[in-house]
Amino acid sequence: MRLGVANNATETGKAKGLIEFASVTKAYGSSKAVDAINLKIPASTYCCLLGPSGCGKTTSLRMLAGHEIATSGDILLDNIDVTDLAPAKRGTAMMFQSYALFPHLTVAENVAFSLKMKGVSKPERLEKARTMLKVVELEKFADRLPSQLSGGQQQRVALARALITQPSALLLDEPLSALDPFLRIRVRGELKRLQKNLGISFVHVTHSQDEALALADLVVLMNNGRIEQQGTAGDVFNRPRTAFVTRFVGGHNVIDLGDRAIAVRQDRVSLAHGETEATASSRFVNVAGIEFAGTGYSVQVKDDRGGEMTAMVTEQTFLSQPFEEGERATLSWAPSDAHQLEGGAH
Ligand SMILES: Nc1ncnc2c1ncn2[C@@H]1O[C@H](COP(=O)(O)OP(=O)(O)OP(=O)(O)O)[C@@H](O)[C@H]1O
Repeated sequence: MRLGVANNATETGKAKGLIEFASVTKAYGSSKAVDAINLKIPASTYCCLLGPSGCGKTTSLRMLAGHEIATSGDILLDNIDVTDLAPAKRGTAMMFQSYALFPHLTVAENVAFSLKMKGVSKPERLEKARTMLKVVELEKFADRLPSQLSGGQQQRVALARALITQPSALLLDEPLSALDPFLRIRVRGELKRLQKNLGISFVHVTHSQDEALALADLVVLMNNGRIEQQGTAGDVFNRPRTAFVTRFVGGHNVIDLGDRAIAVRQDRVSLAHGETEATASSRFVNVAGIEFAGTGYSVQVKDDRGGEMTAMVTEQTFLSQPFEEGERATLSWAPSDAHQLEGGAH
């Protein structure tokens, strides 16, 4: 299945959705849900706001949508200051976590709903709704009720409903959380293609690092109301700036060297039986746990200072001489695989 419109708006120079947060803060009483963030999202970008629960992702999205008013700072969309504009005047459209469709309206009427609110005549709005349903490949379902559609189809109706206003930026709050894992992977591919074809920006809030790494041109990782790191998925995964980013994105060990901390990918550390040579790039450890991880084994180890690390060992290496819980081992890494972190191991 392939969603999208015929031409690629990025290539035809019609890219929209340049978003800027300039020192934007949202305070509730004395606590800051979002703390002076600066962020520039280029036009036609798939941006994922990522981070743990309560870090300020949804509040940032809601300020961009106009559903929350920033306490201070400015928000610009396509070079227009939208900080004080009403949601419907901003050029944004929001797709919510629970994409609740009106159960008594047909698919086409659901999609056309916002145009009805704007006073667009019935024939015109139904015509536009059908065009939008084509974009999400649901034109055959126009006259059905939402209850007669699958979860994934209902979600595409919600997408069409948001896109009918022709926004410069589509804002999505955990859009895949209600879908089963298989459908989630399929729909995320469709979202990405749709974004590229429309040439607008999508800003997608997620808890899931996998989702952000798979989808985003720009990953923005938030922590405690602030932006901890922003960059391409490859940048954030391979060059995490801090221990927080390293742990959140996963797949790496944070190794405390006393005066500084480094990150080393779990598939780049080696594990040997017993205590071998002590070097600046090795640690004596105890094997604390072993899990089969499909393509290999994930071996959890603990060093003598209590530092916990994981070594991904290939199936072949593991099975030739298996590790056992409680045994002494040596974990080592090539200095060229070590990545320096700012601000220590915690
Ligand atoms: N209306 C409100 N009044 C007071 N505090 C709020 C309000 N809305 C959000 N907060 C607080 O602001 C912080 C950020 O909330 P936000 O919903 O933006 O986080 P989030 O990263 O989207 O979290 P989640 O992933 O759990 O949805 C949280 O500590 C939250 O409790």
